[in-house]
Amino acid sequence: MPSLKTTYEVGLDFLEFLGQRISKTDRNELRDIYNFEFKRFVTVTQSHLLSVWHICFTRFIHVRVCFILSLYLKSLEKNIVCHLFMIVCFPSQWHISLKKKTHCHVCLSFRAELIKDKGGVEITSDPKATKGKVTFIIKEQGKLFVVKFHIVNHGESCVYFTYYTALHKMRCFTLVDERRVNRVSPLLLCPGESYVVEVHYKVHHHGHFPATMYFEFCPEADPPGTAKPFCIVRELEAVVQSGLAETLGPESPYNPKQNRRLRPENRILEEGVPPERLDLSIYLSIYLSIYLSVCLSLRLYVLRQVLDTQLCMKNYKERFHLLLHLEEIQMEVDIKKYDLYGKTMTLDKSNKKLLILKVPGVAENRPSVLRGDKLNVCLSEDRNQPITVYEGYVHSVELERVKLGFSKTLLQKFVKNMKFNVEFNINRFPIRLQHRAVELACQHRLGDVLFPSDKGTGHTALPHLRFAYLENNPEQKAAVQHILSGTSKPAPYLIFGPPGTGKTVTVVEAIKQVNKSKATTHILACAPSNSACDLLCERLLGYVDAHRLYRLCAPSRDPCTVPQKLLVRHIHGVLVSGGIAKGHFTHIFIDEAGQAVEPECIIGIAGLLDPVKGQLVLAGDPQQLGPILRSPLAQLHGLGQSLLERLMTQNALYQKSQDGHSGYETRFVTKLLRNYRSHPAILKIPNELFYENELQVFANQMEREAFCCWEHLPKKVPDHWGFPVVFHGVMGKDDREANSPSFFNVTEIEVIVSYLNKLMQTQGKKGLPKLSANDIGIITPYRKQVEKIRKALNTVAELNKWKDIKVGSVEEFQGQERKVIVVSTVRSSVNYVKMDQDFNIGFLSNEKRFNVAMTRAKALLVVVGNPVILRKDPTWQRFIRYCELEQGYTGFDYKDAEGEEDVVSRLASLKISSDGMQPYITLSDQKCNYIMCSYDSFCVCVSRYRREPTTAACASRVEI
Ligand SMILES: Nc1ncnc2c1ncn2[C@@H]1O[C@H](COP(=O)(O)OP(=O)(O)OP(=O)(O)O)[C@@H](O)[C@H]1O
Repeated sequence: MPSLKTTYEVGLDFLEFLGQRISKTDRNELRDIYNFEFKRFVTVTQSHLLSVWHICFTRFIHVRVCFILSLYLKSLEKNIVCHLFMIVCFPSQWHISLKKKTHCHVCLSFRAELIKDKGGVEITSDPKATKGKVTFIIKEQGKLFVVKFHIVNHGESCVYFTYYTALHKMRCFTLVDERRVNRVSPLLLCPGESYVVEVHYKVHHHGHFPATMYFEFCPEADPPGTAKPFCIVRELEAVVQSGLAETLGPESPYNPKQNRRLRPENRILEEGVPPERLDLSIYLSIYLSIYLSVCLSLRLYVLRQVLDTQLCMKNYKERFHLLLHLEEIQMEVDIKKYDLYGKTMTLDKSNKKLLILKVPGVAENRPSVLRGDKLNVCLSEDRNQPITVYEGYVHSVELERVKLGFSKTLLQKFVKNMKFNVEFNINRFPIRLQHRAVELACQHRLGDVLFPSDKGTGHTALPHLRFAYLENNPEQKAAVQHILSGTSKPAPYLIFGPPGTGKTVTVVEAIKQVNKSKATTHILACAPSNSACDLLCERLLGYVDAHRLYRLCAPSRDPCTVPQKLLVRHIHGVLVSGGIAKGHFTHIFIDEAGQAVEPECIIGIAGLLDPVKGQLVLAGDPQQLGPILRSPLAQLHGLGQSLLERLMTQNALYQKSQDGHSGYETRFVTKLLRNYRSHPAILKIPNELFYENELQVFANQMEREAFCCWEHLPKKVPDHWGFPVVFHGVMGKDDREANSPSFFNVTEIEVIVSYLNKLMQTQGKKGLPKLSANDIGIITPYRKQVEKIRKALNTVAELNKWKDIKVGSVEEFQGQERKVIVVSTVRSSVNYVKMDQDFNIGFLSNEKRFNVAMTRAKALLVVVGNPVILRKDPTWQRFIRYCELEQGYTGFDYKDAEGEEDVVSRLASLKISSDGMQPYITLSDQKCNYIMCSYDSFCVCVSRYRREPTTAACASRVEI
């Protein structure tokens, strides 16, 4: 195998050799150039050829280009280069499946060796073990359960039973044997003799309590001490669970996807049938990533310069085009991992023109599929050349299935059990909107808005305003006054601050005051997700003339997901493409601006905002959820930074004054620090970790202390000094089912249900407020857990009144608040933590997600999770420690259990290799995408929708 460097150099030589032919994409043509022209000029070994072949022909041209680019950018960190190399040098799927296979093979053969009976010794158990594992269910907490191990010497010579131990040291079981066997006093088992070892389980919590039993033997030897000891291992798992857990358990064993194949290239496409009211007939350039090839054919160092130099208006367009292309390339590579093979479809009974395809993971955007997207299918049996590929338009997405509109030809051909191969594609529309936005930003000279400086024009007297609501907060009032008098113009006005400090309230008040100020004002209000935009719109409804307020949604959004109140105000349409003149909107507000990448953010600005007269207001908190990106290269070069964060960190106008006294320049920016939402105990850790303890508690005392005397708090104090934060330790299991990559944890659901039952029984009594479904929120990072919690709410009769409690991902809760928040962290196995990091899902190693989840509760926060796993993360460790110190910790005591790593070290100390007892994980995907909306009038709420990793309920897009 040639070195990376050599492979890369030969690849580069070949690209250089291509010269003007660099943009060619035809595989056969490239192969001929390679074989008949290039090879004559260059001396390369066979293995070089193989690698270069992979680089040059097995991927699309732009991926190849990306690879070369990444290597060219020598300043890049090594691991990113390697990462890209993996993707490009081999078809990624081969590489991954290869790695997976070897890894699994090693694990399995290692485990098989450990559990095998050997040396004439046989170990059986009661209950019986299946493939070396004894699993048993205990229905009653606290009841003694005994597992017996029978050790029999079936051999022809004597064997010493020298030692046994449990590798998981949990205090919920004890080991019992009559003779107290150990290495100092071993037991001689002659042929035919047997011995019993017992494991006594007494568990006081629901959950999964595993143990690994290690039995050590040594053949009798002459002379003594010359024989080699050997071991036999048995795994145990006690499952303590109720009937509910059985109902919610895996419907079928987890069966990940099949190996992937290359997509057929020689094809004819048969167009599908799009859903109604989808086409907004807008003109939008293609913005193909062939742009990269063109740039490359010019000179690579030009691209390097674009990425390396400081962002300014001069390089704005080139920089963001390039970063967007890099992101798109990664998205394309990622989505192919979801291709399906040999799948059947069914005819939709309610609409015979549609076919239904099951897509596991679609609810979690793995793969991301929205109404109006297209995917391709071909008959698995089709061996023709060219192959016929049928385009299927997505008419709707329902949990784990999509309804597709195909051509009549396929419908006529379709019979039950027909097998199809399915290809997923990215929808380029959101990316194209972003390309257009960066172009419009330059065309309309938004330099003074995007790179503002103090023009000194805003020293006007502030207007006297009447506030109904913000009277008590001078910072909020000043922000509204500055926005109204346009002191920052043409620079954007920034409102930032920690959670619950009233950013959205300030935006709403400013909109209301601007609206009152002049009849000629037109306001556009945007947010990066449908849920944030809905919230803004709902809050505005109370203050402005509802007939002049529109909520613009993408035709792709399922109307069922639009809140009832907004349905009548909900329309489709276009803004820039609809010819809305620049300057029509006098004020543009973007709430939760920290969540969007800069090109997304400016979709609502470029071409609409007058850079001289218009007022832009950005509100958000860079410490809460930011943009989600797939490409490490784009991330490295700053695409992950929102406009809000860039201005706050790189522009002097928005930074604290150097003298340290006067704080921020209020003509341009307001920092809000008074929290009106939560009990101080809830805020404590986020305040310390993310806000330098600056956050001040201003929430209404009665409301914030409403649960301080709740009888089910672990810390029982009969007055308002109670501690309304609970960490409930659970030894659950992060399960998966069928072929869905998403996780769930039924033990955590049992605990959640028990808390809901307790709340139901106690609400409205002993000074506790009455609760409705709207007062409670359940946050969990995985879609499958959302689904299972909903199922539990519908199953448990006592909770019938609360079956509509909002259950969703952190992304769905950003900007929201509830009296009571319950968080289910799900993760219970250390083996998946890396996957969470790689795919930006889950709670661990994601401080922003932690911050948002922990700051939604007003009066009671209950966190249910596995303390052993969570404590591996410093942020969670701090939170759990805090709960312990304040006596808010309950449930399983993590000190009773050793983590999985301890088993590894114990195995190591017993001189047994412990390498990988768990199978390798499946790969998944999540990514961002853009959105936008429609039209005019006086006040318009526009939402952009990012395809969030764990969001399905608000899965929709709004078109421009
Ligand atoms: N001046 C105020 N007086 C009383 N209550 C207020 C005031 N400002 C905001 N609130 C209340 O504080 C809570 C949080 O407000 P809001 O949602 O606007 O905060 P936010 O900063 O946008 O939060 P997040 O960062 O979580 O999106 C709301 O219940 C709101 O009614």
